[in-house]
Amino acid sequence: MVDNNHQVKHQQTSPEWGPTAWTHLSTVRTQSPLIQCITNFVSMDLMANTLLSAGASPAMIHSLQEIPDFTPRAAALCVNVGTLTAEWLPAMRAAAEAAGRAGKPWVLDPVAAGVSGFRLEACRELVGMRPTVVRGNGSEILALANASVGPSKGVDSSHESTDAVEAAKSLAKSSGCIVAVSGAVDFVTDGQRVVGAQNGVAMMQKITATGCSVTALIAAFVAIDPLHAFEATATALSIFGIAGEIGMDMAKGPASLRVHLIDSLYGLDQDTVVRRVNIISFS
Ligand SMILES: Nc1ncnc2c1ncn2[C@@H]1O[C@H](COP(=O)(O)OP(=O)(O)O)[C@@H](O)[C@H]1O
Ligand SMILES: Cc1ncsc1CCOP(=O)(O)O
Ligand SMILES: [Mg+2]
Repeated sequence: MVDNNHQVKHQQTSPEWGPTAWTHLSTVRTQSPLIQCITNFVSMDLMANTLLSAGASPAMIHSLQEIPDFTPRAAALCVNVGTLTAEWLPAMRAAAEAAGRAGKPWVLDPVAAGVSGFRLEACRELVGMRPTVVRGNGSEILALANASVGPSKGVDSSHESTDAVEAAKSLAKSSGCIVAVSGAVDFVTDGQRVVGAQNGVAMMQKITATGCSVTALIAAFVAIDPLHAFEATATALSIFGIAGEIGMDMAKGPASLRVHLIDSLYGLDQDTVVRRVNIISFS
């Protein structure tokens, strides 16, 4: 499907993605799903504001003691290992278990999965607990799929998303999760099907926590359409990308893009979503 020059072949567009994306966004706005986020210290603010501007209700609640009461009440859970320590891991495990028991979808962001053995093992254990969706950048998905600690820039990717499509497919097959790999094209796969969301702007990489935030947005979209997690993941990625595209028209650099992205997500209307969603199927 992807050749050595990263040319993606056999593309197919579907006219249904725009209306589906609008249905997902408008349902998040009307249902305002409660999303529990166990996330890193860097992303808490942007993640919560992304969820709020999309219409969801974020709660950054991570203490082990609160999970039995709180996690079953959330519509979905987002687990992000960005500033992982041994002290935080039990809460991540317990929340994943509680979400699974309550039949609630949960989403994993394996930030910097390949930077250390500790982090890689933790991420692999969490993947083994069967998240609904795993969303990472190219380097993270490659590290997870190959179970390899390797030379890495840290939380930023040193790979294109196209480099990790086969790894994403194999991880999806072995784990039973939907796997999304973000980048210039955001690929989503269930191990068989592959779609690519082609929205967004490169400047989004220059804002810390955009990846974390789109993972949380995926949790909100999956919360309101849990039986179609593959589609909800693709539309969340596309919608976030469109907010970035529109935000970029008003931005002077990363700091103002951060603000305009949130404003644009808040203001998206049906016509804009249907017109701008750019999701392509690869077969
Ligand atoms: N070159 C690019 N062009 C367009 N959008 C991009 C590009 N790189 C990243 N993005 C977008 O930025 C967001 C964060 O993705 P990414 O940078 O891959 O994640 P992470 O921050 O976890 O490394 C996603 O919405 C993705 O689509
Ligand atoms: C900079 C940094 N360091 C640890 S977590 C984190 C945020 C990473 O956010 P993202 O993966 O969305 O860029
Ligand atoms: Mg990330």
